Amino acid sequence: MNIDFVEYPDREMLALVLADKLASQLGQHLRTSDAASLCVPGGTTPGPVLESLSATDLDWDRVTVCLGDERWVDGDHKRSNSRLLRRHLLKDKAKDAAYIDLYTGDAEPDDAVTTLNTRLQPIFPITVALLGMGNDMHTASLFPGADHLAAALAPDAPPVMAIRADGAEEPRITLTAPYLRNAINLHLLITGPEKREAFERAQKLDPQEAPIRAMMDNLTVHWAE
Ligand SMILES: O=C1O[C@H](COP(=O)(O)O)[C@@H](O)[C@H](O)[C@H]1O
Repeated sequence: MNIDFVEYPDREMLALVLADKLASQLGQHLRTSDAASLCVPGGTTPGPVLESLSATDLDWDRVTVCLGDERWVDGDHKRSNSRLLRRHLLKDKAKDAAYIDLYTGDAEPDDAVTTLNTRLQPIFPITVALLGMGNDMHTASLFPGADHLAAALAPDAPPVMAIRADGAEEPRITLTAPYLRNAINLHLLITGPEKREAFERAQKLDPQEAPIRAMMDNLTVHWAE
């Protein structure tokens, strides 16, 4: 395990400093490469970080953005992670970024896997990946007890898989552990005492019980109360 745990005085400071860090890693990559990729989480936590990031100066027209996972609902559904991105990231200075939407409109996420694996191929290795985590220690849609968790954690997993779990309200599509973990820069954003305690517990567990454990080889954690 190689974990750098950064604690911030409050969530506002976390959002500003983390957005600046992500932008500077993307910018640094763009100094020597034509293109960069940014993978971000959905859920309730990342809004302020995404908001700050959208206002940051960067050659956004050379950046491709994707989510680490998507809930299989229409893009205007209140649980859509894409909806969060459109509201908080893909606007202002970041409006010129390319976006690979994981929701294809197919009836089931399983029907979209082949298409998405092809579409996503050019973004790997991800330049900057920001992960989230639930209190149950899931990250992206790698949930404890999910139907295909072992395959999604395996080193030979394809880039994306369809996944279903009791802890998830709807079927999901998720980037798999090797493609997230192999990001050039890997960060985790968590807030509140419950998630801090869950992260500490996960360090002693197996990835099958605590999927976030599969990301701890070279991870920077950003936490505020
Ligand atoms: O369902 C999801 O949960 C995690 C954590 O979300 P949060 O609401 O606790 O911040 C998120 O990272 C993931 O993208 C999302 O689909």
